[in-house]
Amino acid sequence: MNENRLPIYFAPLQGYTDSAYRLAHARIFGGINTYYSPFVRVEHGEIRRKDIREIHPDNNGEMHFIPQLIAPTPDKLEQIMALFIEYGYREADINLGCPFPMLVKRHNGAGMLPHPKEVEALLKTAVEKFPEIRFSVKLRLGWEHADECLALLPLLNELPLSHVTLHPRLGIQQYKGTVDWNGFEAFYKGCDKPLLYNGDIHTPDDIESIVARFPRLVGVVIGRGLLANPALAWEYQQGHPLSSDEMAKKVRLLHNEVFNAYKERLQGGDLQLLTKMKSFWEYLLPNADRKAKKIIHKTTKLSNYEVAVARLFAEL
Ligand SMILES: Cc1cc2nc3c(=O)[nH]c(=O)nc-3n(C[C@H](O)[C@H](O)[C@H](O)COP(=O)(O)O)c2cc1C
Repeated sequence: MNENRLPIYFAPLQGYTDSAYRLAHARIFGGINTYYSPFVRVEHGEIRRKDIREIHPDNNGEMHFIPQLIAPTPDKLEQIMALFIEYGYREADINLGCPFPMLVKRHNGAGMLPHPKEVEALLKTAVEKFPEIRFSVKLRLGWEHADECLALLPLLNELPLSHVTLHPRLGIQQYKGTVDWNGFEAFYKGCDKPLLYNGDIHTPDDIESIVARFPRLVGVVIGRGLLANPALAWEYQQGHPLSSDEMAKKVRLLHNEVFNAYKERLQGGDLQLLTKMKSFWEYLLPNADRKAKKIIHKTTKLSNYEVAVARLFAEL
């Protein structure tokens, strides 16, 4: 990896960056310093079996991988941490940014940002009860107000966190509207912890201009931009784009590896496999053959899917 370039972290995206995808991406495209799991949570008193399987070290290869958790209370955090520790992890990321209404109303993720005392109880429990773990935090500007993150700065600065990632949107924006550069700048100025930027990065130039504006950043976290162009991190690290032939070859490989992994793992038949593969294509190659993408999106038959994918690949 080029030492003059910032490390790129692959953002967690529930339903997209599962272990099959992460493994295939790391092997075929690379360029990533760290992969996160989508958040693990406690549901009806238990951690979902699927989430447990997803973070198992056997399913995460050799990559630098940090499991992420979301919890509304210290006891739930402790329950999840017990699993992370059982699996040998020494790093964990705490989600304070998820905007999904069902979770937010129980003060999970961005739903906790307007309640600094709850954030303090959660984070202090983490660092005090698990001193052997390097914790990081991923947050938004706030739920409704951009100064909610500023109110948390004294706490974040005081805790022994390995890094902080800020996505400069409000929870109420979900993933829409523009990112708030002034809001990011205000947090950047007051943050003493190693800070990573996250949000709406789609090209190596986007990374360069963010790094030029915020030279103290220690990395950038990219989600949808990497799903759209899985070579983005590699291209930034190398300083040039992947040739279109190489890209076509690698996307095929990525598709086939993910498809085969899902086929082996999923037990819900063709329809479940099809649903997963539709997600795979949702952000990928936004400029690829439109008709083929529409068929992929609409079809209820795996055979139609396979024809559409062959058509799409033929056009690459
Ligand atoms: C469908 C979806 C699922 C997501 N799941 C998670 C998650 O599990 N944990 C998390 O911290 N962020 C999650 N995010 C937020 C992303 O990690 C990232 O912060 C956000 O998409 C902004 O970055 P981007 O513009 O580079 O995609 C999710 C976003 C989307 C769109």
